[in-house]
Amino acid sequence: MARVAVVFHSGYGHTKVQAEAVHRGAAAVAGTDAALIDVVDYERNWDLLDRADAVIFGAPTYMAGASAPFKAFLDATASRWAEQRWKDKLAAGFTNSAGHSGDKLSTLQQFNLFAMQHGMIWVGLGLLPGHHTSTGTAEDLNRLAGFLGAMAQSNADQAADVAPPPADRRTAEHLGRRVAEAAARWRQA
Ligand SMILES: Cc1cc2nc3c(=O)[nH]c(=O)nc-3n(C[C@H](O)[C@H](O)[C@H](O)COP(=O)(O)O)c2cc1C
Repeated sequence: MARVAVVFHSGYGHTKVQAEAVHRGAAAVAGTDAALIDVVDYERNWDLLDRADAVIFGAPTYMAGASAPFKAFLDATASRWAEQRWKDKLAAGFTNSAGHSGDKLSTLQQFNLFAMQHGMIWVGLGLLPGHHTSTGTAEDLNRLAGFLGAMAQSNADQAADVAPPPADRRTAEHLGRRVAEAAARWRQA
């Protein structure tokens, strides 16, 4: 049984929708024990995180980086970093912001470097870019053309029932599935 933990923050619900999609994708892979952890509860979930084969980090992009509550969680892993307790776990990331760019690559890079500090093994999105040709559309998987992780965009004037849009939810599901499949292979190795 491969264990995948999805840990996320969401101030207004949009990134929660994305996190749920990541979790759904992971849980759909047979033999996966997938947990969804709201970062406000991280102190009660160290055991789940420590036992996970893969941890997927997700936060909204606020001021060109991960939101403050999520950064507080990242900082709280410092004792685990000192012992390299998460070394050789798989890691991946996702983020959501109002802008189509919105500088959200910076958030994924932050998660990637964090994982590298922990000695984790990064799993990227593994999709070709969508919506980048004359025949592409906003319905394309990976419409925001990310590589490092799953990106989503939520219009600032829309609530989480419609934003982020379906293509970004499917992209998030893909990331969850991909990490769960990688975790199953990683456990066998
Ligand atoms: C404090 C703050 C800072 C933000 N900074 C950015 C930003 O740098 N780039 C961007 O595109 N959107 C930015 N936004 C918009 C959010 O990323 C966007 O509304 C997102 O959908 C919020 O997700 P949530 O509902 O999960 O909190 C910011 C929002 C807030 C509240």
